[in-house]
Amino acid sequence: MPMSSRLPAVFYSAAQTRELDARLIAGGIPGFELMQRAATAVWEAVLQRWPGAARLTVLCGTGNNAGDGYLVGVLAQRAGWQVTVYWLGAPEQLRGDATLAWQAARNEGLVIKPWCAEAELAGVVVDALLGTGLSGPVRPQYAELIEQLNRSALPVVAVDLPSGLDADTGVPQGVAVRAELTVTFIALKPGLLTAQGPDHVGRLVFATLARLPEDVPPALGVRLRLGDWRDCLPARPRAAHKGLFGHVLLVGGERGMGGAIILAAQTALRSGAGRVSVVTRPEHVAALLSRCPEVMVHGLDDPAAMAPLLEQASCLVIGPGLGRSDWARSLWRQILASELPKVLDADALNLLAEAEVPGLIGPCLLTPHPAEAARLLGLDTAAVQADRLVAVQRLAERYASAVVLKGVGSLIAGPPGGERPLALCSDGNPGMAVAGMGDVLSGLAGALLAQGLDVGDAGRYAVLVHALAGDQAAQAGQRGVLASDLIEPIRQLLN
Ligand SMILES: NC(=O)C1=CN([C@@H]2O[C@H](COP(=O)(O)OP(=O)(O)OC[C@H]3O[C@@H](n4cnc5c(N)ncnc54)[C@H](O)[C@@H]3O)[C@@H](O)[C@H]2O)[C@@H](O)CC1
Ligand SMILES: [K+]
Repeated sequence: MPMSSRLPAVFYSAAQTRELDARLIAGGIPGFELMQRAATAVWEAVLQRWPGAARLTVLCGTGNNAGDGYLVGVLAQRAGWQVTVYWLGAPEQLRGDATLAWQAARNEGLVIKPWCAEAELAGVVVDALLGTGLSGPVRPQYAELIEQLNRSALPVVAVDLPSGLDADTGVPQGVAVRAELTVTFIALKPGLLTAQGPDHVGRLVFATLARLPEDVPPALGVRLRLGDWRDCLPARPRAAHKGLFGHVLLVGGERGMGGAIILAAQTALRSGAGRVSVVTRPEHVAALLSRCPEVMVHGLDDPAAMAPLLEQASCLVIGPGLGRSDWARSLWRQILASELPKVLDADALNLLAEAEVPGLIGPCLLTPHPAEAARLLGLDTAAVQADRLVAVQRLAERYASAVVLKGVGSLIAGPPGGERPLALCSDGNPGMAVAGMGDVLSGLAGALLAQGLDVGDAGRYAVLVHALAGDQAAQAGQRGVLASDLIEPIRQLLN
């Protein structure tokens, strides 16, 4: 059985993971055996990452996470490493398998001491304080130790998850360990991949521990993977003509914001749309044409002149550089009255948040970042980030649309009524936190709509391709990546 493998395609909540655990045990694998496998996976990961460290400090709490920690200590000591275990709470609080693990550590002659503020942390630190059993804010003594550990700059391997991190939301419950490496077991938990999770997790290793039973509870969602999207775009027959690949009309680019619509239009062209039209301010026509002469560009100061263009399009994108002027509002109202599939981004979302009736016509894809999502939900940004999984699903319900909630671990939900599970994108990198990235995403999503994907698939596939293109663009370094650097990798990925 492989002890560790690539990240799985689905993720489960902490409660579901406990259920999976219980089913494995009911299915005949003793809990202590699982604990030993967990410890072995952590130890192998430590050896691979820090082969010559020779010194290990293990920090144990009072649950089964601590049990894993004690057994890692045993393996390290057997390998000749100098091991010290510090515990919080009291070993008497241990139960069941964790007690067995503690006894195994004592029998092995490990140095096991209660933690105090003067305790010396050294070598590689194993964080086995809190796992999926965390409930409520981290208690003061734990918080003190976690803060000492984070200040120490020692290399930390987190057992199952960084202590203090909420496995479901990716939000620290007061404080959370910042690990260099996390070895997680049995199931992938969404909090490892979204919100603040990735900043605490470091490199993520997954260890299956055992083959899951057939009748597992349904996963909370899926992780987006490129291999699942092969052939989702129509083949291009030899006798193809541009009419087969749709006509996307992009609307935006208020005065002073022409770059956004240029980026979106250029990406739509490079993403395979048959035809691309743009409605923007006349000031931007020359710049747009000089950058991409393939675009049919309409410089309109009079929004009413857009009506005949809507007749010719097969899908719409509104938002890049749109602004909120009367010009923008008038264009926005016309787009929202159209039944064509559409992408709403940036100020198109802010206008939607201000609108009294949220009713949308036709299939819609909304692509908010957390602040836009907060406006749409009437919350503040912190409330959205406190539970991104809930926020994206509420938005999808509220607007009866497919929704991309941007930010690390982008989430895609909806449209409601479809069978598609919640999706999470674990690719991408902080180099993408620059202006223009959203415009590229909306242009890409628009081109996918033009080629026949529905709003749900367009959202999912666009987010994945955008993230992978961002990773390619960041190969030369995350600082200084331009949104336009993604366009060529997007083209490669789509082909
Ligand atoms: N057989 C099993 O159940 C397996 C469990 N595994 C490990 O067990 C972990 C889950 O174990 P548990 O359910 O015992 O839970 P944990 O070990 O995560 O934590 C529970 C303990 O932490 C304390 N605690 C809870 N919230 C706290 C807070 N806010 N501040 C301070 N202390 C708090 C509780 O009083 C309890 O003693 C997993 O994360 C994984 O590491 C693995 O060994 C695989 C097998
Ligand atoms: K932990």
